[in-house]
Amino acid sequence: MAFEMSLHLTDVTVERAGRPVVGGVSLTAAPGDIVLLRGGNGSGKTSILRAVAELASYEGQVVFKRGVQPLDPAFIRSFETHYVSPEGGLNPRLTVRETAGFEAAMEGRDPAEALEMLALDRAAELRVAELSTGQRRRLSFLRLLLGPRALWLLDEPFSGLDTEGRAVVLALIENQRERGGIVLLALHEEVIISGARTLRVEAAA
Ligand SMILES: Nc1ncnc2c1ncn2[C@@H]1O[C@H](COP(=O)(O)OP(=O)(O)OP(=O)(O)O)[C@@H](O)[C@H]1O
Repeated sequence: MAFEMSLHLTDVTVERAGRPVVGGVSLTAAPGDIVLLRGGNGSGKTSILRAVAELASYEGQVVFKRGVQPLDPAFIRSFETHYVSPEGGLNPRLTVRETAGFEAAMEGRDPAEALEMLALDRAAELRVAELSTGQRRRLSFLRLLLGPRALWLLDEPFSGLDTEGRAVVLALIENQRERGGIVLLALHEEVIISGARTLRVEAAA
């Protein structure tokens, strides 16, 4: 396995706008683990992903380890984590080709194969603003293909995707698992991912 990192959440309570929105979450993910965070709208799935990425403030512990050795969380969050939000963090004014070129340059990779795998090669000259919802979603997965990282935090990765798009994402997740990577997914819909564990998320009382 390429990655040997584990992730440990202990009694994590996430705060948004100064109030706790989800509380007491504990979770251990070993290399190759896929964890589905499930719960209704507003239950706090996104908030947990954001806490792990340190994009939301929280109480409790989020620890990354190799074996028993704690790893530097700032390094892991910056260089070993991909966080893909539903908004995708894409610049609407850039074309698909420009977006891919920019992402690929950061990782020192060639984007052509990635665009083909995401079935975006024929949309390469369109601006992000001109893409369909599903095409935009596909483009947001580009960085998963370009730079291998130990931890993927995927927020509703299947929303807006057609059957083929879902199959691409499932294949990416399977590949990440085979490398020993960890995937945390926020999902409100029923998606079957073989071997995945489920953590039910409930809003703080
Ligand atoms: N930026 C924010 N500022 C204040 N409160 C927020 C913010 N973002 C989310 N919240 C609140 O945090 C709670 C949990 O939201 P969160 O987005 O984590 O839920 P979710 O389970 O991902 O929901 P969904 O399925 O609708 O995406 C909600 O009550 C929401 O109103």
